[in-house]
Amino acid sequence: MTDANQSDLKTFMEGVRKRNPHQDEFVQAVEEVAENVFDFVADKPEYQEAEILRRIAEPDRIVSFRVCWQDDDGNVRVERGWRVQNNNAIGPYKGGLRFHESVNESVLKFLAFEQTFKNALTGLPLGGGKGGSNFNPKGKSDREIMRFCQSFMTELYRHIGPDVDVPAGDIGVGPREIGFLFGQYKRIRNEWHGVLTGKGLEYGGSPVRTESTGYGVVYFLREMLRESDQDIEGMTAVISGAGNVATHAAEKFAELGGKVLTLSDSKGFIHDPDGIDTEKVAWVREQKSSGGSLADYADEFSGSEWHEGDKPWSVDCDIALPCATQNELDEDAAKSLIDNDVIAVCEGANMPSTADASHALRSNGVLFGPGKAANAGGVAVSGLEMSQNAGRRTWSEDRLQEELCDIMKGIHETCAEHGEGSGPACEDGDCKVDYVKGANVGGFKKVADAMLAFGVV
Ligand SMILES: NC(=O)C1=CN([C@@H]2O[C@H](COP(=O)(O)OP(=O)(O)OC[C@H]3O[C@@H](n4cnc5c(N)ncnc54)[C@H](O)[C@@H]3O)[C@@H](O)[C@H]2O)C=CC1
Ligand SMILES: O=C(O)CCC(=O)C(=O)O
Repeated sequence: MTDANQSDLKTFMEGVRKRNPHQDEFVQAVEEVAENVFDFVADKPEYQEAEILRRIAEPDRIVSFRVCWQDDDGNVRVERGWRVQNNNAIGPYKGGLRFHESVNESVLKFLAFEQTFKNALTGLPLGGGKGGSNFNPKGKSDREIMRFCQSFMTELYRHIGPDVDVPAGDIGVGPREIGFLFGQYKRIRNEWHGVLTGKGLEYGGSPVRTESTGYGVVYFLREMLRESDQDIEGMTAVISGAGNVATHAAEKFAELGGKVLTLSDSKGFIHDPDGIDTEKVAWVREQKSSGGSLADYADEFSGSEWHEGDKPWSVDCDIALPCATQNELDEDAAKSLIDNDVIAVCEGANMPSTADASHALRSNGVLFGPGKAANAGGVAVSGLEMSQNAGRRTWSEDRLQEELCDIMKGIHETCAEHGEGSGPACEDGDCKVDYVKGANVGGFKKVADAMLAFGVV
C-alpha cells in the first residue's frame, strides 16, 4: 500500500472510531476489511468516488426495541432486542438472531457487517443483517423461552418479510427458538411465509441446514489443504465450542479420517487423545442440548481430561477450528499454535481470532480461513431454504449436500482469485493465498458493483 493510501485508510478509520464510540467489535471488523479494500480500490476511482466502503460501514438501519416477558414465577422481565439491517444491495437482508447475555449493538453491528461480505461470497442473492437480544436462554424453562420468543417476534414481525429480511439462528437460537418465533409470526400475519430459515423439516425447513455451517467449514479447510497437496486424513484438530457449528465440524472432520482432540464451552475444554469420534460427538450434542455439563465427558470416556477455565489452543495439533465466539483466540493462543507447527486455522465462529492473532498466524505461514468465507455454508443453505420455500418444494438431502460442497468450493475459488500470491508471509518469501484479503475483496466487489449501479442512494 502506498503512503497516500495508508494515510486515507488512517483518516477513514479515525472517522469510523469517532462515529461508533465504544463499539470495539464493530471497529475491529471494519478495520480488517478496510485494510484490503483500500489497497484494492487504490487504482479504481469509481469505487473511491462513490464512497462504497463508507456506505457499507454505516448500517441501512438499526431497529432497537423493548422485549417484556413473564418468568415462571410471574415476575415481569425486560430485555432489549435489535435487528441490524446492514446492506440489501444484492438481496433481502439475511443473517441470524443471537440470544446471549453478551449481545449489544456493537456485537450485532460487527456481525451484520461481516454477514454482508459473507453472503456475497456465497454467490446467492442475499444482503446482510443480524439481530438478537441480551436475553440468555440458558437455565430458562421451555415456557419462559416461548414467552420471550413470542414477545420478541411481536415487535420484530413489522421489520421482516420473505423479500425484506429473513432471520435465522445463531448462538442461543436453535430449532426450539425458531419454532416459537415462526409460530408467532404466522399467528400475527396469518400468512405462511418462508420468513425465517433453520425451520423444522416438518414445516418448511431444508435438509442439511442444521449440519451445513460445521460441514462447510471442513469442506473449506479441505480445499485450502488441497492447494498444498495435503489432506485431512490422519491429521489432528483442536476445536472450540460444543454447539451447532463445533459439533458438526467435529463430526465431518472425524468422518474424513481426521482425529478431533478437543471441544469446549465457556467453562473449560475436554481433551481426548483417543479422538472424539462421531459417537462421542453425538453424546456431547445430547449432553449440551439437555442442559448437562461438558465436564462430565471425562467421567464418561476414559483417557480423556477436563480442563476447567482453560481454552484448548495449547494442545498440540495440525489444525485449529475456533467454533465458539468472537475474539476467543488471541495472540498468545496464536503463538502456542505456531510453536506447535499448526498447519491451518479455519474459523467456524464469526471473528473468533483477534486482529493480532490473525496477523501472527498469517505472518508465520499458517493457512488461515476467515469466518466470512469458511463458515458461509450455513447461510448458503439458508439461501437454498428460501428458494425451496418460494418454489413450494423440498429438495433431496443428496442434492443439498452436493450444492453445499459446490458453494464452498466456489467461495474458495473466489478467495484464491483475489488473495493469490499475497499476504504477510510473502515478505519472507513464503507466498501463500491470503484468504483474508481474498474474502474481503471478493465479497466487497460483488456488493460494490451492485451499489455502483444504483447511483448514490
Ligand atoms: N449456527 C450457524 O449456522 C452459524 C453460526 N456461526 C457462528 O458460529 C459460532 C457458534 O455458533 P453456534 O454453534 O450456532 O451456537 P451454539 O449456541 O449452538 O453454540 C455456541 C457454543 O459456543 C460456546 N460459547 C459461547 N460463548 C462462549 C464463550 N464466551 N467462551 C467459550 N465458549 C463459548 C457455547 O458454550 C456453545 O458451545 C458463533 O460465532 C456464530 O455466530 C457462523 C455461521 C453460521
Ligand atoms: O442462516 C442464516 O441466515 C444465518 C447464518 C448466520 O447468522 C451467520 O452466517 O453468521
